[in-house]
Formats: sequence, structure tokens, C-alpha cells
Amino acid sequence: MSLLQTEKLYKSFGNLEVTRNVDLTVKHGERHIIIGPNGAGKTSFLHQLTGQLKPSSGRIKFKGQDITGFQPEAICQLGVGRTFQKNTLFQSLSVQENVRLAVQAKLGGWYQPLRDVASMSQHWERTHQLLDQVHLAEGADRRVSSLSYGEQRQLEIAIALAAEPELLLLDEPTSGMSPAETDRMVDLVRSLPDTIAILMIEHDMKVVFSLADKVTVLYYGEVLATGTPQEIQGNERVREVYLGGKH
Ligand SMILES: Nc1ncnc2c1ncn2[C@@H]1O[C@H](COP(=O)(O)OP(=O)(O)OP(=O)(O)O)[C@@H](O)[C@H]1O
Repeated sequence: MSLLQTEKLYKSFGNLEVTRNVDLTVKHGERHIIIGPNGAGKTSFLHQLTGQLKPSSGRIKFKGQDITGFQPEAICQLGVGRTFQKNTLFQSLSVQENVRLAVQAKLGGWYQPLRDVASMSQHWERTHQLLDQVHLAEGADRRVSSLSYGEQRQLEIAIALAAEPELLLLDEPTSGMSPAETDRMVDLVRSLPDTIAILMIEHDMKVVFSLADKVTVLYYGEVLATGTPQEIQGNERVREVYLGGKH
């Protein structure tokens, strides 16, 4: 059984069809990357998976369960994680405090005035594990506002991982990054355990071909092609409408 499966997913805004009968599957542990020209409907597709946008028709199944139309919180609890943009970080708190809050949201313990020492130390242990995973263990007491752009995006991933997702959705994790920051992000994504499947949108073809097991090309809301990076690179139609152009 696939981890995620969409069946004829369709979304329109008035006359504008942004997702046109998209069938897409993500297997357990797969690194699946969505590419396509600007306005192809990539972000809108992801927003339907997270529950931020309600599909007009079609189905979304996660671990065999129909989650179409579920609220974002419910989808997150079932194991679909995502990163938020950096303005959701608490800029005046430290790196570790930001992760700690996300860990607390997952493990509980918000309103216990006499929280026991064991659960406090469990929270810190998990916090430091996550910081290690995203290569931010050093300088964990720095304020978020002092981090570089690339580091803030690494931190967003730690926060998403705190919810212990089985599927992680990333919307252009390397956008706006310097080449060095991009390399660090690629290393980070590659180092995530294969208990976490990844579905991400990416424009940088170097990143796509170095990370993806599978690539889906969206074009005007439709799947133009799906396959291995090599298959996509060799697909004439894809080369014509996307790879052969400015990308
Ligand atoms: N809430 C909305 N209401 C109306 N139109 C929308 C809405 N959200 C997105 N669109 C339109 O849907 C189309 C697809 O947008 P979307 O952001 O999903 O594309 P994209 O492939 O992610 O593009 P990019 O690569 O530029 O981020 C665009 O024409 C966009 O203007």
C-alpha cells in the first residue's frame, strides 16, 4: 500500500483549474519531487494535502484512510508534516526554545505546574536530538533573529520533525538560498531517516536530480509525467515545456 495516494484530485478557483485530476502516489520512505513552471499548481496541490485548501473533487488517501477535506490539525496528527514560512518562528526565543515548544506540543505537558523532572528531561533530550538532526546543535542557545536565512529554514524542519511525521511536505526548501546554504539543505534532507517519506517542490534541477527517487512534472495543473529522474530527463515532452526552457 502507498503511504499517500491522490485520485483524480481536482481544484478550481472559479474558471481557473489549478489541479486537474491529479493521480500521484508516494511510497513509504520515498523522496518524491514535484517540478513544473511557475503557476503550474504545485503549491495549491500541497495545500490540498495539508488541508489548507479543500479540493473541489477527487480523493486523498493517507495510509489507506480517506483524509479528503480533513482539517489541517487532524492531517498533521495522522502523520503529515510540513514546514511553515519563517515568520512562524519565535524570533526573540532561542533556537532550542523554538524546538522545545514544538516537542512540548507533541509530547504534552503544557499546563502542568508541577511537571515531573523525567518528562522535562525527555523533552530536552528530544529537542537536542532534533537539533542534531538538522545540524543546529551547536549554538542552540542563539536567538532565532541572529540566525542566517538558511539556518532559519533548517530550524523550520526541526519543528516539523517534532510532530514525528511519516510524510514531510517541503515547499521549495532551497529557495532564496546561497549555493553553500543549498548544499547544506540537500545534505540535511538526504540525511533524514527513510522512515520519513518526503514530497517536495523544487525548482533547482541540481537539487532535484541529487535527491529524488521519483519526479512528477505538473503542467497547467496536470501531471505531464512521473518517473525516475533519468526517465524525466529523457522525456521529450518534459524537455520541450520545462527542462529545455529557462530551467
Ligand atoms: N486562493 C487562490 N485564489 C485564486 N487563485 C489562486 C489561489 N491560489 C493560487 N491561485 C492561482 O492558482 C495558480 C497556481 O498557483 P500555485 O501557487 O499553486 O502554482 P505554483 O506551481 O506553486 O507556482 P510557483 O512555482 O510560482 O510557486 C496560479 O495561477 C495562482 O495565481
